[in-house]
Amino acid sequence: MTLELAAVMRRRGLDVSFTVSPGETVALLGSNGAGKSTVVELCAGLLRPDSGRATLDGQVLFDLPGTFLPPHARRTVLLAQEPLLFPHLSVRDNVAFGPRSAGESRAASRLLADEWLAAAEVSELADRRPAMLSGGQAQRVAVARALAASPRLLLLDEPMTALDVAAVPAQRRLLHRVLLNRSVILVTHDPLDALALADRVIVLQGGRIIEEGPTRAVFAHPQTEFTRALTFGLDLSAGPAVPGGGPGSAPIIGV
Ligand SMILES: Nc1ncnc2c1ncn2[C@@H]1O[C@H](COP(=O)(O)OP(=O)(O)OP(=O)(O)O)[C@@H](O)[C@H]1O
Repeated sequence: MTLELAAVMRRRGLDVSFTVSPGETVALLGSNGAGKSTVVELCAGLLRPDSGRATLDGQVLFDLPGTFLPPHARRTVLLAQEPLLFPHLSVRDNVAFGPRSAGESRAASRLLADEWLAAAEVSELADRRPAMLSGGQAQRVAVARALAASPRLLLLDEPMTALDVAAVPAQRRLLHRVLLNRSVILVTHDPLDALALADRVIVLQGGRIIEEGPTRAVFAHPQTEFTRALTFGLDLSAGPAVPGGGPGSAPIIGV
């Protein structure tokens, strides 16, 4: 799915324009307050820009002033730092919720849920309540729930931040596997996430795009102080550590 977005949101100091191609993962990088979360919330329909236009595979998400598609009609899914699972539902029913809401039968939704739980390697947790999960397990379930909803655009807002440092590599590996060939925007502070998962990076500062390009190229030849500092000491010459190579066979440390 192709996302084409141009948006101005004055009270957040944001003015951006970019595209996400079909099957492409784009990482949004930038310091605190740069506008990363604002961009994904605009895509998800949680915020309304002052002006601009966005389309997802030709369907207008917003074209202001005038058209503004509500979040539930966008088929975008936002996966935030905290998994935000429904506490009163089992893990399986949490994952089945998306397809069920989209009109699938109860049986078909549960079958789909079981498939995604297997893909996220958490099948054994299907009957638990979210309160009985570790942070890493809950994030895996949240990934399964997000994908079971068959989003046209997946929005990940710092999906590793709340995790114990020991759980991060496994989560990164899971995301690497399930994000392949999807259209994704990934907000991250971690250059390793960008290298492992993103085909392209967009660097934001003060609500503007200050640098963008293929992840490896941008990191190898940073044009801004922010990116130079972010990638300082990163070993870009090492071979790929993600089986089969990452997007563009990005060499990764510690994946
Ligand atoms: N709820 C809010 N109400 C008003 N202004 C906000 C709100 N959230 C963020 N802002 C402002 O909007 C701008 C962009 O913030 P945003 O949260 O998008 O940045 P970010 O790059 O995601 O930052 P971080 O890395 O700290 O999460 C900042 O100036 C911030 O102060």
